[in-house]
Parts: sequence; structure tokens; C-alpha cells
Amino acid sequence: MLRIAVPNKGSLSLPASEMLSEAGYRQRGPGGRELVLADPANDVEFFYLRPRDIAVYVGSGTVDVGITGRDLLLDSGVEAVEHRPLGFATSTFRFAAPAGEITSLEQVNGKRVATSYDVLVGDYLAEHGVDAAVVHLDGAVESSVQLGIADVVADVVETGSTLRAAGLATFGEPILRSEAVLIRKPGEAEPSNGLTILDRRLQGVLVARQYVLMDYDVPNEHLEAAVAITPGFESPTVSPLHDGKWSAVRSMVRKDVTNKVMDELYDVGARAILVTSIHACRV
Ligand SMILES: Nc1ncnc2c1ncn2[C@@H]1O[C@H](COP(=O)(O)OP(=O)(O)OP(=O)(O)O)[C@@H](O)[C@H]1O
Ligand SMILES: O=P(O)(O)OC[C@H]1O[C@H](OP(=O)(O)OP(=O)(O)O)[C@H](O)[C@@H]1O
Ligand SMILES: [Mg+2]
Repeated sequence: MLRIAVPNKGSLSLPASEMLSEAGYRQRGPGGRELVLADPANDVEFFYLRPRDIAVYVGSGTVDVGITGRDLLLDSGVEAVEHRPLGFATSTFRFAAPAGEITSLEQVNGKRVATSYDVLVGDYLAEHGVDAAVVHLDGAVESSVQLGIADVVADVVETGSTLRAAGLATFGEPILRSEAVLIRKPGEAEPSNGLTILDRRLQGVLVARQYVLMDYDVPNEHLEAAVAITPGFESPTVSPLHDGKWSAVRSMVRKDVTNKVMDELYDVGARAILVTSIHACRV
């Protein structure tokens, strides 16, 4: 039975459970507070743990795999590896300071840097030869400068609105681009059957979220031009229409370029262009 760690709180918790549900697994109901949940039909068991602790459990081998943030994995310093990025809870991890006061990493020398990610930040500063004091805080790091215990913050930035509200501005390159990731212990030569199935199912959810199915008709003389616009995963399905002069094409297309692709297809002579969402898939 595969043991899977799932965040029990915070930004990762709900989307992680939703993704597992979409992948066909049993999950806690709304407001559910179970710490352990068996899913015997799928031969897996879920452990709901603090997102920060998940790498520790996976690294120790007491659970087989887990969902956590890339930033939390790196901050844990634990020997666990990223198996697959999961495409949600995307953010950057950045330095920020009062707007205009500190504008380069070099200027962080001798300053106090507040963060909840001491290891990640400490490693980054050391790698870049910056000598600064790291001040550990559990959260609401953005208030630390105003309250006088730090000069700089290093924190998760999604929209940037929390930073702006605190009068802070980012500087330097992002320390990291993070998102939710599936992690496992390193060096598993042969992934277990359970992990292979979980991974394939999660990949199916990702593809179903990122792609649509596009159908259209195109005159045969423009078929090659149209197919070049929608090459699909392997190769599009092409079927003859009854009148013999047109073909019907079916192909997977990235959701974010759907309208651009439809415009291009129309321009090369395609008509009756239909888009359908994908409910589930295995690729
Ligand atoms: N606003 C956000 N947008 C995207 N990801 C975020 C955001 N805030 C936190 N995360 C991600 O969530 C993970 C941290 O989870 P954690 O539960 O420790 O904190 P949290 O989501 O901020 O929850 P809370 O602070 O309410 O306990 C990290 O991987 C981080 O990148
Ligand atoms: O760029 P934004 O869209 O503003 O999002 C980023 C903020 O979201 C998270 O904070 P959270 O609300 O989880 O509070 P915390 O600092 O206590 O973790 C994170 O720590 C940042 O503060
Ligand atoms: Mg938070």
C-alpha cells in the first residue's frame, strides 16, 4: 500500500486534495479533519501533515511520497527529491526592502534578513558571498521591517500585494520559482507500482487541465497547413469527410493558446472549429 503525505493546512491543502480527487482518489470531505485516511480501493493511504513537515517524513521513508512546495523541500535540507511539478501554488521567492532603499543583493551585506525559510535564504546568501544575519519568523514576515527587527525580508511572492501593502519592493533576481511538487526519496531505482500509477494519474489531471480537444473540418488542399498548426501530442487524427474534398481533424491543443490557434486555423481555411474540454486522460 502506497503511503502518501498531503498538506493538512495552508495554501497547498485544498488544491492538493482537489487534484487527488480528480485523479480518482478518496479525500477528506469539506471541513474534514482526519489525519489518516485509507483508500483501499486504490491501495493507498493518505496522511494529512503540516506542509513543512512533509519532506521530513518522505526523507525518513516513513511515508513513500508527498505533496509539498519546492521552497519547503529545499528549506527542509532533507534528502528527498522532486518527482513531478504539479502546476499549482506557483510563486516566486524574493528579497524585498522599503521601496528604493535597497536595490541590489550586494547591499544586503551587513543587514538583517527576516524570513520563515532560514536554510533556503542562508544557503543563497552564502552561495552569493553575502554576509547577513538571518532573523527567523513564522509568518507575516512583511511586517518585520516596519516593526524594526529586520532591514530586508525574503518571502513568498504571488501577486505582490502583501509586499506593496507593507511599503516593500522586490530587488535582485528571484531566489527561486516555486510550485507544488510530488516528492519521493532519492535513488529509488525502480519506482513502485503504486507510485507509477499515482504519477500517471496526476500527469493525466495536469494534461486534462492544460489541454483542450479541438475538432475542425478543412479542405484537403489545406490539410497540411492546418495540421502543422495543431500537431497534437503524437499526431492528429485525420478522417475523410463524405464529400471527399474535405477532412475532419481532431487534435489536443494547449488551453492557453486556444483562440490564437482557432484564428490561425480559420485563416488557412478550416471551418466548424469546435473546442471540447478534457475530463480525464492518460497520455
Ligand atoms: N500566496 C501564495 N501563493 C502561492 N503559494 C503560496 C502562497 N503562500 C504560500 N504559498 C506556498 O505554500 C507553501 C507554504 O505552506 P504553509 O502552509 O507553510 O504556509 P501558507 O500556505 O502560507 O499557510 P499559512 O501561513 O496560512 O499557515 C509554500 O510552498 C509556499 O510557496
Ligand atoms: O504576493 P501575495 O499574493 O500577496 O502572496 C504572498 C503572501 O502570501 C503568503 O502569506 P500568508 O497569507 O500565507 O501569511 P503568512 O505570511 O503568515 O504565511 C506569503 O507568505 C506572502 O506573505
Ligand atoms: Mg503563509
